[in-house]
Amino acid sequence: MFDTAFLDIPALTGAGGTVHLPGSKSISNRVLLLAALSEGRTTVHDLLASDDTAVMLAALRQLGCGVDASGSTAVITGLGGRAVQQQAKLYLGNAGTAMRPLTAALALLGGDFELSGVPRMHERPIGDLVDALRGLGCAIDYLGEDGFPPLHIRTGQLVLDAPIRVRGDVSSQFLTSLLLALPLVASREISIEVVGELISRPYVEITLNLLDRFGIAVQREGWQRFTIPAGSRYRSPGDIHVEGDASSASYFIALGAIGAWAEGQKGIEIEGLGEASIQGDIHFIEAARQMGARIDASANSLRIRRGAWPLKAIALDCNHIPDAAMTLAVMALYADGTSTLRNIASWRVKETDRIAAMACELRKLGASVEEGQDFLKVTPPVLWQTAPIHTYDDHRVAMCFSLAAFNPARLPVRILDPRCVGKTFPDYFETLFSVTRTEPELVPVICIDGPTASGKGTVAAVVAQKLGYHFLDSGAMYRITALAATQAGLAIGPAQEPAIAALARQLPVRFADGKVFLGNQDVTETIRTEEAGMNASRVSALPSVRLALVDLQHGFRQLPGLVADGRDMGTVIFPDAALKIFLTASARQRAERRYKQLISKGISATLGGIQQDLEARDARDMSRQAAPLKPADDAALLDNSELSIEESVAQVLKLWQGTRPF
Ligand SMILES: Nc1ncnc2c1ncn2[C@@H]1O[C@H](COP(=O)(O)OP(=O)(O)OP(=O)(O)O)[C@@H](O)[C@H]1O
Ligand SMILES: Nc1ccn([C@H]2C[C@H](O)[C@@H](COP(=O)(O)O)O2)c(=O)n1
Repeated sequence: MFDTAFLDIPALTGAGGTVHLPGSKSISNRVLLLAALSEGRTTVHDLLASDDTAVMLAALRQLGCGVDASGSTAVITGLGGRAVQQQAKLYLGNAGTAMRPLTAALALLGGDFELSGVPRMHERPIGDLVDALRGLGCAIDYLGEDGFPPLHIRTGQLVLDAPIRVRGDVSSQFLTSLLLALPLVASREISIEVVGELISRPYVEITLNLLDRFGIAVQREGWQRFTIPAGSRYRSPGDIHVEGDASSASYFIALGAIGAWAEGQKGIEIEGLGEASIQGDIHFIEAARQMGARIDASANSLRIRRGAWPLKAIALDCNHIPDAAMTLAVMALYADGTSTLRNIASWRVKETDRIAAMACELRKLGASVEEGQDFLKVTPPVLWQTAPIHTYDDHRVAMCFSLAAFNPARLPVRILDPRCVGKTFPDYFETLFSVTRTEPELVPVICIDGPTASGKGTVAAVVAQKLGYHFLDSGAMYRITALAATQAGLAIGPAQEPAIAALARQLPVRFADGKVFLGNQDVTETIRTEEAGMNASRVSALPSVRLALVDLQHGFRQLPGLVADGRDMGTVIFPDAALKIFLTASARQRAERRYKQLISKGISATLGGIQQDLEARDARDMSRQAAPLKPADDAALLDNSELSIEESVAQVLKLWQGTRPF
């Protein structure tokens, strides 16, 4: 997951490859609750691992449920219809799929419970569900504003002889919550009557489908009346698989429609989700087709390519695909006219007011947008612009706007707070970058060159981490080459230059989990000695060795960007880098830093000896014929003798920001 303050997505120019989606959020949290209410053990496979499922799992544990979760599998030992813990304070983050069903289940089970969440959760309405439950005799108090969480639930006196009435026109989650929970008390037949037009019906269909898998056969008369038969009891299916998330699929379906265009390309393939899906958002494929996407669908997979281009503008009632419809709003940026998305009032009470949020952010890109209480009209930009995209702690806003990176103006897009995708798709951006392409020159590079122990590596690594960029420690390439040459019995010098260059061309180097491998050998520490540094300096003076390592270094230039440290990053390897820094410090300062570094690792050294070695290494690196150490003509000079690491990083980030169009 990108745990950075913002993520700059470079302009993207193509898409293709296979996507494995995380499990559906709606199915995951429903299945977890049903498994918890059932007797016995349920093994849930392909469970979504995200913020919303994490809060549900934590709540179930607190209630006394057996939860053994690892990766995408969870074994739930159910409560068998009673809360083992009669008292608990449950924190449910911003997960509506946890807050609403747990409210219903706990109110019916009875006990003493407090349910709360993030501030936005306390602005999301729950009054209609509470009213319905109070009508049954449940004891629920508001701890804050009436109609909204946090809630206090106590044991009430249930009266179940009349049909339960619940509004269906604000959120279908109220009906879902009652349907999931009422079998707990269904010693006699219980009916629910929906007041108003039921919205988001496909989500209710998921609920009915999953209830059936857990032994509850709900009878339904249209979308107005639902009956739970007398004597209904949850029965664990033993094992259950969660399908890929259809709402998450929408971003990759859109990606195929926008970015997968070259002849002969296979386009975007989505595995684990297809036409047989029980999720309503699978109908997004029909909307995408209307806009021009070419989609081949099988029961369990989808293949998407660009068809019409520009996309065709649409006018659509989106009530049946409320979450995925947000993706259409961004696809509309690439359409041949104005697109209208209607019947989307439920967007206003989601993670944020999504109509307002989408309108505001689309306008930042140059689109003309008209918003109404329950509609959005989007006209593509005449002149594309870029700006930081505010994401409102809403995962879907963040994911949708990544698609704006295909803009024809080739402008990068800045997504603020990218970690909000953790709600449903923690690895969204990694997945996006694995199936998108751009021109190499559009992938930004920051070069930090400078003499030994000036702090290049330290500063470059922190800058890379803060920007979510890749990191190239080019010195490590020379250190590893020198080590490989020594291990092969080659003397480091001009006589063995061809043989060492041949080794360098095939260097089996791998960087993983903060470690460096030469073949299967962990050489992380071995290449860090002063002797290894000297050998690297010698090997780096051989021109054909330098040439042999060029492709390897270019290979690090990958989405979303690169920070590279070394001696010739800005002068030779990445001459088109957007920012070049030449980082220096006095020889004395550098010797002291290296001395402390070595001593802290338990390596004995003297300050004088280190300063001598370091000056000798600088002299060799600066005087060699091939790619000598020197500032690039367009480099910014930064002397950090008197700066801390944090101050050095801040300076680099400030210079970087100065190069960005945001
Ligand atoms: N202001 C500073 N900026 C960067 N590093 C500093 C600073 N002050 C102390 N250091 C320390 O200096 C030491 C040397 O830093 P680092 O290894 O990053 O240098 P380098 O330039 O990459 O060296 P080399 O070229 O030998 O690989 C580290 O232990 C680092 O923590
Ligand atoms: N781009 C580079 C990086 C490194 N070298 C050489 C010169 C250095 O003395 C040696 C070790 O580098 P370090 O790990 O200390 O940064 O490798 C180079 O020539 N060009």
